Amino acid sequence: LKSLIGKRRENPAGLPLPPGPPRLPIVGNLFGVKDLGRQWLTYVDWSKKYGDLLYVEIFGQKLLILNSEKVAEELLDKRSQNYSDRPQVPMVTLMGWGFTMGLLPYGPIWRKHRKVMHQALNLQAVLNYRHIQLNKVRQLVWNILQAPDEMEAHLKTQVLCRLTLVYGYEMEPRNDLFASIVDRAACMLTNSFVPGAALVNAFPVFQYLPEWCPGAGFKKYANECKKLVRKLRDLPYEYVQKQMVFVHFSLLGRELTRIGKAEGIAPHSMVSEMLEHKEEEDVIKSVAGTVYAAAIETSSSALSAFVMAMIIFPSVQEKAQAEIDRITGESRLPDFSDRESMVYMEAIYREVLRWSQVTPLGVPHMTTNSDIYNGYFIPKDTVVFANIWSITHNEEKYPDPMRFMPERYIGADGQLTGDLAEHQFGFGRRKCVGKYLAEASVWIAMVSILAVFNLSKAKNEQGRDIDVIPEYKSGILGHPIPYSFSITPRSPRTARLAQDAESDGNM
Ligand code: HEM
Repeated sequence: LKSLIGKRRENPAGLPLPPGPPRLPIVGNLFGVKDLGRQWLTYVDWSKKYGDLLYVEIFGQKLLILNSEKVAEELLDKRSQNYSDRPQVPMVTLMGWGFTMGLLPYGPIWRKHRKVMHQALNLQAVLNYRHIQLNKVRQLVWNILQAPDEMEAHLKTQVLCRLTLVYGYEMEPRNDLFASIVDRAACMLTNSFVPGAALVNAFPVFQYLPEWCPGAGFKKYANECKKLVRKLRDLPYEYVQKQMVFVHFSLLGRELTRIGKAEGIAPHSMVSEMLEHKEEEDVIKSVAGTVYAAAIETSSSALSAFVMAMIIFPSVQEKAQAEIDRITGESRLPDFSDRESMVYMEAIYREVLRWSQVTPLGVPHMTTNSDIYNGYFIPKDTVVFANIWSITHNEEKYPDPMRFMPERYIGADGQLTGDLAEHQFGFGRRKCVGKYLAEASVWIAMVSILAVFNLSKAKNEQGRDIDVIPEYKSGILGHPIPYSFSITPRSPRTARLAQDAESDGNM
């Protein structure tokens, strides 16, 4: 009776919940979802019957799925004050990743972290990192030239190079300690749906089970990850501190530190900048650690999807290379100053964002208070997913959506259209704060690869092309499933450009 009165108070007009498929007791719609690793596809099917605003329940958790750009913008953008919380996932906290800004509840701590991160990664601030990004991409091109078969690893290393940007730390080319810690901890987060994790997420009380208890294997996994995360937060931070102390002692004072930077004594990094601004230690460690949690798999997933698109759609690759050659005069590698002149490359970048599946369901938001939308009642604490896959594969806006077609973004006048394909970065106040950094590093990597190499299908023993089917690993982050392909220099001239890039990369 008490719960009925409570419900009535929250929803005095007795409005209906948004439409959705019928639910079973306790499990709700769990068994209706055909493939939990690719839930977005089921939601697209259901939305054809029930509409863009879809209500689902799983183990009593209320879920709202926003299947169109219009509803996502109306709720997550326009009503963002009520749609910016995050559901707390017990397994993630158990693994030590709870500090990550992207998962923090909406409140003063998130606000503080977001502000610090915005200062470091806004449109203007990211310009400071361009020389590092260019330097790293030159190393990438050289690495590919030396060991083309290790392309996936090179793309990952390229992203791990953020260690330089965040901490001013130069990785060892192989078996780097920090890089391996970061990589393992981030992988464990992405793969955190180990058996038992779903149980503890649905019933948080299970987190108190001892590690030895049958069925509590998830705790062992979580504790192992927690140790890595502690190292990930502490070790690189201590490294920067030592460098800063050295500079402060040897050059006495802040002004001189700046001179030190100019002389290359203290590498400029996000963390050194935050230390100079006297941010609190915990904030610095959390913000720096967040860059990894949020950045590693996302950017490398977009780059892997780009490689796959170039192989499946070779005419796009040829057109892009013709544009690059026209702008660079075939005598140098492209750089950031070329971006505005390369309309087709820009269209490719946008199409990569649309066509890839970096985060098909985004990162879940949660309502702070109940709400009414189009006559439907949306309860407090409802978890809200923007179905980014559905939005970026909307046939009305993007005809033949599975086709990789950069021309979608070029108008009849030959200029870029106003569609920036930004929905892959999410919505509202929780929209991706690393967007500017991500877009610069993805763009420069794509254009540099195409300037030097041809990407094509691998051949089988009979010399025939091995077809590539765009398939992604299932999960919250969509990474292409590994497949064979070939990457070779376009000509001796471009191979020379890549060779020369090594000396640029070691600048
Ligand atoms: C292609 C690359 C990337 C894609 C597609 C991407 C996508 C996203 C998406 C969909 C969200 C959730 C937005 C929402 O809640 O509506 C997000 C959040 C976030 N992203 Fe990215 N991201 C990328 C790269 C990066 C990079 C490089 C960084 C850091 C340098 C970063 C940092 C973050 C952070 C910190 C959040 C959490 C924001 C918050 O909760 O307030 N992302 N990203």
